[in-house]
Amino acid sequence: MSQSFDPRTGYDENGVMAPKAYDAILLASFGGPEGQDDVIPFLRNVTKGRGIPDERLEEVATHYRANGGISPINAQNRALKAALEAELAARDINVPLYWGNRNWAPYVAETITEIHAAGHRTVLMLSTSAYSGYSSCRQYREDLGVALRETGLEGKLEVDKVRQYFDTPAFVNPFVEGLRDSLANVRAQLAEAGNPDGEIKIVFVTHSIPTSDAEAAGPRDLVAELKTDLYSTQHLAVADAILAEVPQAAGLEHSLVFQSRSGSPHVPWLEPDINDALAQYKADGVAGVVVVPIGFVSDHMEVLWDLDTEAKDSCAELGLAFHRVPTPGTHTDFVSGMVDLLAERLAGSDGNALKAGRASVAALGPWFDVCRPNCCAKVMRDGTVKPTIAAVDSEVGVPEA
Ligand SMILES: CC1=C(CCC(=O)O)c2cc3nc(cc4[nH]c(cc5[nH]c(cc1n2)c(C)c5CCC(=O)O)c(CCC(=O)O)c4C)C(CCC(=O)O)=C3C
Ligand SMILES: [Fe+2]
Repeated sequence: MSQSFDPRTGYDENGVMAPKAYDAILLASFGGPEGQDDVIPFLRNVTKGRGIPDERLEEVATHYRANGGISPINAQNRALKAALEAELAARDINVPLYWGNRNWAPYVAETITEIHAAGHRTVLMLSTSAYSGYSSCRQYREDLGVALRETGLEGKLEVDKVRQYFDTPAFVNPFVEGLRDSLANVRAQLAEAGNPDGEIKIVFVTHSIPTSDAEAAGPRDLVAELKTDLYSTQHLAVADAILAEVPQAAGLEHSLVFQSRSGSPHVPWLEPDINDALAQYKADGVAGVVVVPIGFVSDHMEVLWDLDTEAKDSCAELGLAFHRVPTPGTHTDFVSGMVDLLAERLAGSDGNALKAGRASVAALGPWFDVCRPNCCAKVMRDGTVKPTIAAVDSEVGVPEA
């Protein structure tokens, strides 16, 4: 790790940022509705300016309606916040943790107002999203850029963020454990059905995104060297890192597929869709699948509906055995690894990071603390570019690298 931090910007040529004495931590997430009356306003927030057809919104509303209008994501974030606070306290890291969302209360703008009012001036953000990409990374940076502008806190409150963490053992380990358990589960289902040697396929799945967003993901110079887009490449790296730790998976086929496509049917998104892929596997002679939802950090609505309801139903209709691996949630490895991620950026009394880990289990990592110019950029439909944080091009007066 290079330690030649530019005294003007605070980071080095690899986008590694010098530890700082942050006085607050912000857990940033997506947010979700808490009752039937919230469902439509929430969906309007999510899709503002994005050209998602009304029929799609009505369809997605039924997923929430079936669960009392409540998304599980807020309760999951409250649990994650409590677990992170306990781990910070156990390590004597006395930095308060706040929570703010993109699409539902507590909104990021409210939370940063509260942080500033409490006297804090330097904030380190951790989001509930592990990969690069517009929806996964840049949009969280924009949420802060826009909120700082809206609240008049630009220049008064400094917000940095920890690196994307798809490649960390913290994120990968819970899936390793889950894959072992799910393989045993599907093997037992097949034995029960009188087909003990039936073929099992390991299906890694993530959120589909527009192919244009996938192609725009990541720093330009790095992307130019890849075989496929960076979003897919990072997911493939995670799949490999998981498989490397699961000897029971040796000899089994695996794939990367996509879920939860929305948008206009004329706009290309990453494929294949999981349900189409499952039908193909059946035709190929597969007897059962283990679904590994590596795109997500918790078992929220996209997991409970699109996988545990729809994909599971597809399997039932096709006659495929099915089991889904849990997401990291509040797994102890995930929680302590997220605190490692914060700690590598928090300066102790000696000015050094509390724990200079920068752990990574993939050749692609560790990821940048500070994003390169135009990383994951998306020009809005009205032609504007939103303000961001934690990027080379979000800092006035810093020349492009
Ligand atoms: C990459 C990615 C993640 C992973 C990264 C991360 O975790 O942030 C993610 C997470 C989530 N997506 C979620 C929900 C929704 N996403 C939508 C729409 C969209 N997602 C997109 C991408 C992603 N989404 C995209 C490109 C769109 C099209 C519109 C747009 O460009 O914005 C819509 C609109 C209706 C629809 O079309 O489905 C909904 C309701 C929830 C909450 C679940 C709950 O409530 O429990 C979560 C965690
Ligand atoms: Fe989404």
